[in-house]
Amino acid sequence: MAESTKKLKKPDVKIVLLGDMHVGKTSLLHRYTERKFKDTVSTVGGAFFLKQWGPYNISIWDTAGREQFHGLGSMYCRGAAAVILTYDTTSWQSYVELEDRFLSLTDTANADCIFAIVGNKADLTDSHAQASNPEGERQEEAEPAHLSLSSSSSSLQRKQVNREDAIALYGRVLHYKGLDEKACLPAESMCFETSAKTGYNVDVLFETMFDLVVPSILKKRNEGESSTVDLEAPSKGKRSKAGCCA
Ligand SMILES: Nc1nc2c(ncn2[C@@H]2O[C@H](COP(=O)(O)OP(=O)(O)OP(=O)(O)O)[C@@H](O)[C@H]2O)c(=O)[nH]1
Ligand SMILES: [Mg+2]
Repeated sequence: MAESTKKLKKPDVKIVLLGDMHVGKTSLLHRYTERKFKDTVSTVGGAFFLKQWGPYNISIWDTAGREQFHGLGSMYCRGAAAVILTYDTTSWQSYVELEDRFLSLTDTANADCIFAIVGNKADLTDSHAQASNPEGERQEEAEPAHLSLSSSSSSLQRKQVNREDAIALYGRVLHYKGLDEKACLPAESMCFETSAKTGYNVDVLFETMFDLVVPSILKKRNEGESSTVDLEAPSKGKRSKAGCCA
């Protein structure tokens, strides 16, 4: 076996995307990893993407928002260093669901887990369109192609969740976790409005999270956890070599 294949890198740390179905979790991850907005199908169970961030390996877990997969959520959150709670800025219900249905799933995450609150589909709301185009210039001329808003003004929707709502939720999340707001990262820097469709704020979101989980990796390393799996090390279990491929 070649030296490079003897040891498989295992992720140093885990980040989990949580939120109701249809809020755009998969689209956000696609936008970041593939640099495009493409058709999605509702996620079944969960899937992860491995990101090399400097010398670190970070796994980003995309989970299913559908109620039928709810039971899996706490499993995906086990040992997470960061959780991205995602809602759709045009759906108040998706915001309410974060607290009602998803927050308790994070009980299995690390005690020092970092939280971000993300309002996606910002391109659909008129306030985003105005912020991006304050002088009423034609969109195609005003912005680079990758940032242009392809929604026509007729498809704009009323924004149902404002940034202040996200900030208030962040405070309640810290309270739920029994954390002191003053000792935590400030809400202003942990609440994002994004658009997977236009790419607005997507890199900023993921890369802020990557930087923030690095201390958690270093802490884990100091505590002596191995960062590789040695395929040639003798198995401690009783399972025979040919018995199982899991
Ligand atoms: N306009 C707009 N549509 C979006 C955006 N993000 C996602 N969508 C659309 O919203 C729908 C749902 O997107 P997904 O990424 O599949 O949502 P999800 O949160 O992964 O849903 P589940 O896997 O069912 O939990 C799709 O039709 C996307 O094209 C966005 O930023 N803007
Ligand atoms: Mg999905």
